Amino acid sequence: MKSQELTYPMYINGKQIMLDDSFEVENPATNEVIGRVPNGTATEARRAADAAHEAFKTWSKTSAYERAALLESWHRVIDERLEELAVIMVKEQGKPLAEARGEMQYANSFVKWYAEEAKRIYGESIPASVASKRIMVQKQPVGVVAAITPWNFPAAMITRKVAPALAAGCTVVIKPAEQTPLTALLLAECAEAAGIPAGVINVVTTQNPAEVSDVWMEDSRVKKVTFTGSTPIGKYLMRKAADTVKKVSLELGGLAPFIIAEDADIEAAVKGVIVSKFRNAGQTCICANRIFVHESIKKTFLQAFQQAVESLKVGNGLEDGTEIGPLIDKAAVKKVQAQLQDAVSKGAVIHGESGQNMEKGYFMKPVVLSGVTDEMLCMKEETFGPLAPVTAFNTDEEAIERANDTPFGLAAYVYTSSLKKAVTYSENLDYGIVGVNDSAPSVAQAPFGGMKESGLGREGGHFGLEEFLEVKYISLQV
Ligand SMILES: NC(=O)c1ccc[n+]([C@@H]2O[C@H](COP(=O)([O-])OP(=O)(O)OC[C@H]3O[C@@H](n4cnc5c(N)ncnc54)[C@H](O)[C@@H]3O)[C@@H](O)[C@H]2O)c1
Ligand SMILES: O=CCCC(=O)O
Repeated sequence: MKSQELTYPMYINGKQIMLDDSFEVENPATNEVIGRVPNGTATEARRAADAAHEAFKTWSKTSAYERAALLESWHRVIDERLEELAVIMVKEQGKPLAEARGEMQYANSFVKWYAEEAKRIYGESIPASVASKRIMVQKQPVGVVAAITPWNFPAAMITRKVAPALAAGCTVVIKPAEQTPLTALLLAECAEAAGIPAGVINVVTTQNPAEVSDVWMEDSRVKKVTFTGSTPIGKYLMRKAADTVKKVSLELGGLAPFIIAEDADIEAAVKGVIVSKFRNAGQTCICANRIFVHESIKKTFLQAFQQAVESLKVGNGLEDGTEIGPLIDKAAVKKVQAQLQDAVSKGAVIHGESGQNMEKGYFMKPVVLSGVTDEMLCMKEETFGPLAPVTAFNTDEEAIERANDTPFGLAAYVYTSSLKKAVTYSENLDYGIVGVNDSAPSVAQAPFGGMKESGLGREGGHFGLEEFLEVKYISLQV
């Protein structure tokens, strides 16, 4: 079904670019086409890289104070247009409006934080071995950055990369996910309105991601790739980046364990797991994927958890009271259904109503499963949907071993009232992020990222800025 079909231009070198070839952006809640964007090719990818390379010559020479002021201004414009950005995000991505507003605030917090941090890119002075020498260490921007982002957080995954890149003095070429290009284009419009010069931020929309990214990966002027998305594509980009030895940051998939120890506050654990599991309908890289609950409290926990899940309202993100929106597309629904069928065929039990589709859109009702074993698909591969598998454990050692038995290592959670258990779990879980009695750890000032096949590097905080800086050692003979 088509309605209000507008074409939104892509943004290269401060210019709005339209192409004859374009593709549709669909609302996953209604299946309506909400707009079209140009289907960029290798030609636009090259134009964008040319523009970013040219702009780098001047942007990298601006003072940290100038860059900070422009980032502050971008922050102000985004803040003024926050509601518009949140609504477009709901329409193309599906998350409930309250969550979209929350994502916009979260996204903008990176712009603010890095506006401030731009002024704190300090070097070092190191005592030399002889009196006639001085050793100085300076930080310099790496150069042009390629940023490739996913659909699940259409704004935050962009600002978490672009704000530190700009603060460091880098310029960027961005390829947003094909499902959610509109939020990205609106962010670029805000950057232009904020006075960020032409060529510093460029956005190429495309339905052929490899065609665009291959151009950037092969371009030796592009010095860094920063990617958020699935582990297989991350590995592909890492291999591609090797030929020109680019710096690489990867924020990849997760399989988060959510461990509820025998001494946990069950009410707090239920609240925590609801927030963690069902944020963005379960389509968050740090979503609880595997819920481990101590055998002694399993029955009480399951009862309270099921009751809380049943009260969650599924619907269009623009409707009042919606807590769970649609999944992004049909393939996402199929993946969750396949995991559900696999688990049930291997003996798992569904609690409450199972996850049927609605008439229109890619909806799934949240499902709780018990009697889950580690051999089931939902315990081995990222679900990215509202399926909550619960399994029991008997000792902390067992929970840690099973939680770590995966190639992923992004986020893990543990609920306990014992300080000793909190320390044991947080020190022994092989994860980049551990939430102890906390199911919402993401903030702009903290290092976000994964161990093992969940990624390389960190985003957020001063760690996130270092990813865009080269270290230069100057040895001065006086
Ligand atoms: N670790 C994190 O911070 C984090 C954050 C958000 C999402 N994720 C992960 O992202 C995944 C979901 O996102 P997705 O389905 O959009 O992932 P995806 O890997 O399919 O797509 C991510 C981006 O890569 C692009 N892409 C796809 N194929 C490509 C190719 N051959 N060459 C270059 N680019 C290509 C897509 O167009 C999109 O822009 C999940 O695994 C999730 O865990 C991780
Ligand atoms: O999906 C991954 C990003 C979510 C977050 O930043 O909390």
